[in-house]
Amino acid sequence: MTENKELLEQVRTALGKIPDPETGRGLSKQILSVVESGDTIEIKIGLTSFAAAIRDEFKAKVESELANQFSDSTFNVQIDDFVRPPQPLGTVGLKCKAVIAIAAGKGGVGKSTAATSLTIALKRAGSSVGLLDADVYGPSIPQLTGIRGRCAAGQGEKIEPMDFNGIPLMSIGYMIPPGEAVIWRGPMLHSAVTTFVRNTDWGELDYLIIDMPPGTGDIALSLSQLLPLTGSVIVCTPQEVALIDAVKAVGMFRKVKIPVIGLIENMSSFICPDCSKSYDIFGKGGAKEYAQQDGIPFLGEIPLNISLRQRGDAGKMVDNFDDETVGPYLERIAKSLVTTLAENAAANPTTPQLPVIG
Ligand SMILES: Nc1ncnc2c1ncn2[C@@H]1O[C@H](COP(=O)(O)OP(=O)(O)OP(=O)(O)O)[C@@H](O)[C@H]1O
Repeated sequence: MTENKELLEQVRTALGKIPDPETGRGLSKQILSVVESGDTIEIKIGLTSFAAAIRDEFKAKVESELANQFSDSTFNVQIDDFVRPPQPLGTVGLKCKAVIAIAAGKGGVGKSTAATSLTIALKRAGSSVGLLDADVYGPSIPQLTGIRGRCAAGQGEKIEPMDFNGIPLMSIGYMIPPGEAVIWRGPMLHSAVTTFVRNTDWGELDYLIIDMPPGTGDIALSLSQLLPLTGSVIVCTPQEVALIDAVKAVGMFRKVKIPVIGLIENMSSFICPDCSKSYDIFGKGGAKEYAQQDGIPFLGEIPLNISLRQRGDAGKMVDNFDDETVGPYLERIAKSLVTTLAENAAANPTTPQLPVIG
């Protein structure tokens, strides 16, 4: 059979128009090969680790788009690794592709649980991700991850973050003696958080997930302005009162022009371990409805689950991913987050970095 050069060229052109999930720009520079193999066109595309959580979905999307355009052909798409290092962000110099604040309008809704779970899910998918606990009121990440201790650095040295299964981890809890209450005021908070972002040796990251302090007061507001945020994710429970606070949190981020990437509903339903019946203890669907009304992507829900709480207390959050009653929910949220970021990038593609001259 002779190679259908014209068709292969048309396929390349079509691929070149599909947006890369990280940059939103066409894939043309990431097409590794397009070859005919019998009746099938075999395609290899390179994707960065930023999109690791949605590789399978992206492959399916590319196959379906090509099948729609070239209905007489069959396609087999393979995704390979493609490296695009992060550029330093703003004045803090952090080498990271997306800095995401996990926030809540009020305390205790599961913000830290969501932040830790998202971090683990992204890491498991193959992205490089760091976790920063900026909850100055009650840093709970050391508890949830089971990583305790103190971080220190010599004069002029970078602070070595803690290692949580290959995830660089930093918390205000690692800088103060356990049990000690610290009253954070403006300049001190500014210097502590800048230190965390600028002076920690994060390495090169796809994502930095930040567990924010709860609420919409001064601290949350000034942190939102201090950090080089790509966007925020708001966590709330289905209760009416929690929803009112979530609306306030959305308002706060919008006021300081930080995009709200999406909403997570936590403690959405309780599945009885004895009878498998589902109970909506805090109500149902309110967060999803609000998200829809306000045009905010709904990233998913986390069920109220006794084992999830126990694993949080025991610092064994990683085990949630082997539990089929909660693991798939957590993975779905990470996929929704990356999908939403990809959609945002496609709607607003980044400009390519030009080489520095001189
Ligand atoms: N879906 C869930 N099912 C069961 N327990 C949960 C769930 N989500 C969170 N929890 C538990 O609720 C408690 C509070 O959760 P978490 O620390 O994540 O909340 P938070 O919003 O970060 O709180 P704070 O405002 O104090 O920082 C923890 O003990 C956690 O294990």
